Amino acid sequence: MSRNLLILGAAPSLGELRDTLVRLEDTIIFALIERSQFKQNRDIYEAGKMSFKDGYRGSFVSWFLKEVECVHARVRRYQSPDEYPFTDNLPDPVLPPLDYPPVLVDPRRININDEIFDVYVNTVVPGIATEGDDSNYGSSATRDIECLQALSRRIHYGKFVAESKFQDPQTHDEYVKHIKERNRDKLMELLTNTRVEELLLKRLKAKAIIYGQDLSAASAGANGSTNGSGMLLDDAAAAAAAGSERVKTRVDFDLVVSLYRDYVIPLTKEVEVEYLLHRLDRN
Ligand SMILES: O=C(O)C(=O)C[C@]1(C(=O)O)C=C[C@@H](O)C=C1
Repeated sequence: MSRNLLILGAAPSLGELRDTLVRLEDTIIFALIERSQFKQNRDIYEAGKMSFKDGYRGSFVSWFLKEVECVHARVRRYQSPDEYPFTDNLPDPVLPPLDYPPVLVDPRRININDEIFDVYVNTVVPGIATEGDDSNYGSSATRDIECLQALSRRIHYGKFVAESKFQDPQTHDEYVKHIKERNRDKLMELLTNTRVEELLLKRLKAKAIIYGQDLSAASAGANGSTNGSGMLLDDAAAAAAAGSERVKTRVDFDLVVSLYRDYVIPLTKEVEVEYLLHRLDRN
């Protein structure tokens, strides 16, 4: 069941927060698969490649992000403490504010979306989409925004995870000590759970293989012919379940794993450390 922050209450457990992170893996993998259908369309990320009637000088994606975020701000998306915009000067909501349980200290202070945007455009897109231009600018940018929003939500969730670790009576005093000494390395060490990271990467690979399969080709095989790799539906399911390397997927599963290993997890941890360093500022 999907449980948002209004339902989870003032002290979500680490288990509940990790359930949300697991669910966001699905959102991110599907968003990447959707974006990978289109070519890289590099022009949409470059300022000055398109002219805007209103005189806007940034890239098409930046313009589109701003437009989307204006609408989302109006329906109070960015009042939720797990949602952070990529653009600023957004309009006020048309709806009255919601009463979010006060889980975080200074929830709006950290926003690393500039860094996420940079990694996405310069590393993720070249990895998941083939080079070239297919003119599908609107479709590509729509998928980009979905990917960016999901990645941003996942990474900023680190604030909640950090708060829950800080509250844990077993480690509370140690966190307080490292925070007072402003010891980033010790905080990083204390919040790192290598076993959880290893399991996550394994699960992610299995998911990327399973969700990334083109089963329409396999069903065509079931109707008489076989798909490109000669697999029928049952074979495809078995191969995916076994994490088989011979499955051809719509998104490169190794790339999804390296995206998490090299960026998503490290950036989440960066958010956790940043959050903790200021955890005692207001008590
Ligand atoms: O689950 C946690 O404990 C987290 O802090 C989240 C997370 C992650 O990004 O997935 C980050 C650090 C830990 O080493 C394990 C996992």
